[in-house]
Amino acid sequence: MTEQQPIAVLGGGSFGTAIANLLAENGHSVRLWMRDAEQAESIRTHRQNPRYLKGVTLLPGVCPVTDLGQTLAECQLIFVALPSSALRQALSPFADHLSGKMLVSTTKGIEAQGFMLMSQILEEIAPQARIGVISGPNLAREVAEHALTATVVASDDEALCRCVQQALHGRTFRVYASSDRFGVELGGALKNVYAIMAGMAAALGMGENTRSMLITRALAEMTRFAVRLGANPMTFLGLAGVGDLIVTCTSTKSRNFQVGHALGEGLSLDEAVSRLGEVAEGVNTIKVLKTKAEELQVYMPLVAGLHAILYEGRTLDQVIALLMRGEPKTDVDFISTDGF
Ligand SMILES: NC(=O)c1ccc[n+]([C@@H]2O[C@H](COP(=O)([O-])OP(=O)(O)OC[C@H]3O[C@@H](n4cnc5c(N)ncnc54)[C@H](O)[C@@H]3O)[C@@H](O)[C@H]2O)c1
Ligand SMILES: O=P(O)(O)OC[C@H](O)CO
Repeated sequence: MTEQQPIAVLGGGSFGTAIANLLAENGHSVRLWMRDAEQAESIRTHRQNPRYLKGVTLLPGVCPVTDLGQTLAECQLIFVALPSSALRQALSPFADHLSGKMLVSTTKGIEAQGFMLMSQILEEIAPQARIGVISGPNLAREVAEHALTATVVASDDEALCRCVQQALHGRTFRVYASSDRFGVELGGALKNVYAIMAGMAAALGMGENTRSMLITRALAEMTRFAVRLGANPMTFLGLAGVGDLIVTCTSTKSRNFQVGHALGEGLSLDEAVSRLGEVAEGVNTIKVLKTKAEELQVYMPLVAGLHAILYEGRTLDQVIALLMRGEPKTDVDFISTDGF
């Protein structure tokens, strides 16, 4: 990739906008692709994306565009910041444009059919592309407002990792490299589910002991699941594991946390999601995860409990009682123990 070549960011939501601005800050010319022509025109004129990142000014280097084919043709490095429900459908028609390109997913979701992570979908759509992911404790608003932040770029393509580091690494944003693409990406998707629970607990007025218990046992549960699928357990002790789990389970800026909080206030799932008006990937991930955990026979009591509340008509009180009444378990060997 040459210095002059533009970089593409696909998705005009909060994360796409934040990443586009970071790249522009580093001197890159950025094509921020969005499907909505009116939104693109408004951003071009006002340099703001008020629906998703109110108050953040987009730098002159960020150019909002709506022609996806042309954007993909112009750029070698392409960040994908689309919701998981949209990624396949948006990119499949452009498979021909993706050969040899560096495609970096920022999307933290799982496709139900085949339990596919987003980078695996990209690989399927574009077998000749070079694939990576970024994930970590990266709340879009904080990234955009220059809170000191770190992320992980993961790929078995070392040159791609270096290229992403050069493009994104800056004054307020550190980029670490990893070769565990699967673990890094899975961590980002799994933590959303536990953030919904943390939001519920907060709405019920539960304290810091509860939150800490939840985060710690969530880490055990997600690591156990990930290791069963072949991820490196050490990844879950890093930024893309426990790092992202902590931020999402403790910040009211997290949309998954907000959905959980609304549920804890007594709203239905539909009401909670529509009040949010943005993507909360955990709502779909919980279904996919429950099915996969059963198939693999991995014990995931927190996942089963949340699923029972959201989709099986159980009350929060019933599920909490069930979880707390379980047999006492061993604490230390958290990957192989089978309990909450
Ligand atoms: N917001 C964050 O803090 C953050 C941080 C890291 C990763 N992520 C991940 O990034 C992904 C995107 O999240 P976001 O926060 O930007 O979401 P968002 O809700 O802020 O925005 C989603 C954007 O995608 C667009 N979109 C929806 N369907 C589309 C389609 N079919 N084709 C084209 N565009 C479509 C919407 O118009 C909107 O612009 C999610 O998987 C999320 O988990 C988000
Ligand atoms: O707002 P959320 O819950 O989608 O979380 C955003 C990021 O994934 C935090 O790293």
